[in-house]
Amino acid sequence: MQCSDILPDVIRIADEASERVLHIYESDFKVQYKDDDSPVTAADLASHDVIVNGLRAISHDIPILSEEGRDIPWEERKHWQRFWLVDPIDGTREFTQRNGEFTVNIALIEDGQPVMGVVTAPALKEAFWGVSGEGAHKRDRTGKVHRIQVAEPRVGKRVVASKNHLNDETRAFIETLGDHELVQAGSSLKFCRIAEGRADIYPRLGPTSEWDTGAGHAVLAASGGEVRTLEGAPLRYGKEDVLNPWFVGAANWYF
Ligand SMILES: Nc1ncnc2c1ncn2[C@@H]1O[C@H](COP(=O)(O)O)[C@@H](OP(=O)(O)O)[C@H]1O
Ligand SMILES: [Mg+2]
Repeated sequence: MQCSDILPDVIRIADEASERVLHIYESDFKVQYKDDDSPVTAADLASHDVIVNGLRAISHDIPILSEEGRDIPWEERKHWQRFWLVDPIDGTREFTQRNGEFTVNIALIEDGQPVMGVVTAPALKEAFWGVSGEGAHKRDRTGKVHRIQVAEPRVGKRVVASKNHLNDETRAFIETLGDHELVQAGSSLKFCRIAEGRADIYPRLGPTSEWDTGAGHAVLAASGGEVRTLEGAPLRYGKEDVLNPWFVGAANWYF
């Protein structure tokens, strides 16, 4: 199976999920809290259902790990050479705050690396996708699709950080960068802002799970960027612990 062959189907599935999500976003939805105190809405669950059914229909043999799916034990996951990694809504807080900065995320992981990713921002009417070795694209709010690339090296780096999780460790890291401009964005849009050349560095010295980063990471990698741990190793997927280590996402020239 070639990624480029199934990419149009994956974009279609993400668009279908986005439509469902937007419908709920525009309604008077309720917010519930999971065991870890993170918010979940009917939109997270509806998006999960659309994506899982869609992916099963196009690739019944590839397993799916979704934030809203069941916990799959490591004994089963450790055999996965390839899997779908899904965050039905990243930025549920942005969703509940109604600031539009939430995304639908689908990534394909092979041998621990994201080889394809689709990120849609339903309320912003933007979509991004990337395939390893084949570049990245953005569909803007007018529906126009164009190729995207990270920006050229520059003084005064544009640092993109969480709207809701900008902690002391991340602030201290940003101070080490010298002259900079802070761009705030929610969810996996941070990776996409670097991928389209509107920001340069995304330091995340705080917790995320694999599903939060897989699709955005794929878009960034396909546009000329990378995501590395603070030790300089590539951020990997299919780990026993689904929590990611702290990382920095940036255009290649930063590393
Ligand atoms: N303590 C924690 N443990 C795990 N993930 C966390 C976390 N705090 C925040 N996150 C992750 O950060 C994401 C939001 O990122 P940001 O602040 O950059 O928008 C959340 O995504 P969800 O909305 O999918 O739950 C959540 O998964
Ligand atoms: Mg998330």
